[in-house]
Amino acid sequence: MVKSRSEDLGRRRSLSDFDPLAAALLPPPNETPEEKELRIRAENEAKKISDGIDEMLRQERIERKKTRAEVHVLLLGQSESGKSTTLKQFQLLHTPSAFHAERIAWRAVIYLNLVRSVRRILDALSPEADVEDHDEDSNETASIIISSNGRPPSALSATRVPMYDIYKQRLEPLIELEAKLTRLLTTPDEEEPTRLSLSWQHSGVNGFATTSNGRPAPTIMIPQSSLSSHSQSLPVSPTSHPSPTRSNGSSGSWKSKEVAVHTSMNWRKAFALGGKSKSPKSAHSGEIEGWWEDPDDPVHALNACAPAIQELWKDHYVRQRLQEKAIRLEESAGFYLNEIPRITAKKYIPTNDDVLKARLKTVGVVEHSFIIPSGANRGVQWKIYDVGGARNQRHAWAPYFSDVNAIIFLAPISAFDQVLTEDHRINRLEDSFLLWKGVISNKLLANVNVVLFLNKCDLLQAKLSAGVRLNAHMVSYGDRPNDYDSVSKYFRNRFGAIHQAATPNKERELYIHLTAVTDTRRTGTIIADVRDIIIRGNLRTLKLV
Ligand SMILES: Nc1nc2c(ncn2[C@@H]2O[C@H](COP(=O)(O)OP(=O)(O)OP(=O)(O)O)[C@@H](O)[C@H]2O)c(=O)[nH]1
Ligand SMILES: [Mg+2]
Repeated sequence: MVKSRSEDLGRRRSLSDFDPLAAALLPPPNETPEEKELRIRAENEAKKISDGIDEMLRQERIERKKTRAEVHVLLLGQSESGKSTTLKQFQLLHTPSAFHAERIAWRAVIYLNLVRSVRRILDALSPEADVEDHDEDSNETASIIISSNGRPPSALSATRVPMYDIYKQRLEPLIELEAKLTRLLTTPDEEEPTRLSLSWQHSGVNGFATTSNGRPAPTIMIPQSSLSSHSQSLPVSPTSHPSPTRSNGSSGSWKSKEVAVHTSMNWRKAFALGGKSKSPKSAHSGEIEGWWEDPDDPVHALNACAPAIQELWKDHYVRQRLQEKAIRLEESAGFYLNEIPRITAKKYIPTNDDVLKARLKTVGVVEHSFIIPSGANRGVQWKIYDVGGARNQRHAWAPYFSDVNAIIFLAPISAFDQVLTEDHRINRLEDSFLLWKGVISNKLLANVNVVLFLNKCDLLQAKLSAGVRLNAHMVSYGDRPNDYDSVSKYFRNRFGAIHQAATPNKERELYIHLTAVTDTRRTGTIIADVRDIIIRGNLRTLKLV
């Protein structure tokens, strides 16, 4: 409808009284019909341009939203599958300076892993140990191997180690050291009380202490052997800590108890400082230095025991006994036994590799956030959740299912001849198959991107080369060749087929990688790939591309 000139004038007056800008935008008071037509055409043209700009801005906003998106990734898999190691690789790749700064604090864990390996050997040599081995209550994390008949190897052909009593005597200070390391790792000034593995079952929802968002508070467990010949739960605070009992001639059982330690920075700081807040820092790296001048630092006891540890580990009777009992320390913390002089050196600083191989059992859920500063995915905020994989930890996973974008599921395929630590009747690989099926058939996770890491390929390769036969433990493998290529292909197909059959989302692509997540170079490349897959999949899900 065309307004009359007097209407325009009236409006102009009343508006101009209040809004000079509106008045300036009004048509001229004496506009002719031709002028009006020209003006409207120009206005339409201007509107088109303006709409174009608006659309451009909208697209830009979407782009910005995309690059500012948060990606939540959940690491899943059974205990010792390599989840925490994968998380460490993410940290090493994206926040390397923080990773380096923390290396020194991992000394405690590495020492504890080493001390426990030594004690495990001594227990295996003990004449009394045979009857107590493979106790179902044990929480020991060193590999428990089953023979092809499905039973733990017999201990009947027990090799006697002539030096056993001497080793035991020379290595006795390690008992006290173990207690000391435990105390250092569980400082009394933790924000929340440190709990024993039994007591946390009474706190929070489902046995976990909970954070404000109702999710379990992060804690980690240090696998812990009994300090005395009585297998008691270990205390974790100095006030309740019992004095370590001296070995009484029998080595006692290797029943392990576990101590919960919070994943907050506190335990790391406490150990980095060796309990002394005035330890100097290196001018270059910012890492703590000078602990070796502290006579109370654990390195001194370890250093003094180093020759005995080395003799023990090199003793061929010892190796034979371990073989008889099918204890493969090289698959767990035994890695450090090959590096005694370096690791027990007074000025030892853990390398990246040492940290990656340090074993701390996760309890609850640990979160790591980072932002990728450059490249195609810059600005994306990543949150990686690392969960405890032991059976009694798995109920803590579900609260995370509703808002994850991707899952990295780890299955340690070298474990085909091992049983679960928490239930010696269950083959680890069978457990992984079941767990995998449970995860990928979960409806809450139907639209989540799934990446499968068939992990510990280095150990698989070594095991197959050593002549361990897959078909002795997995009848379904039949008489296929027992080489790495055939075996890894078989596992790829088995996990792929389970996914195909059980996924509620038949469109979902499955990405499978053969991994050894302790290998930084290989894992770095895989992580970069996985990051792209997850981002692409995430954008597809959001229908933004
Ligand atoms: N050789 C080798 N060792 C590995 C590999 N992946 C993990 N490990 C080691 O296996 C042990 C267990 O790994 P973690 O990452 O702690 O296992 P996890 O899945 O976090 O276990 P939980 O915390 O109990 O759920 C550690 O000592 C790792 O260094 C691998 O690919 N090759
Ligand atoms: Mg873990």
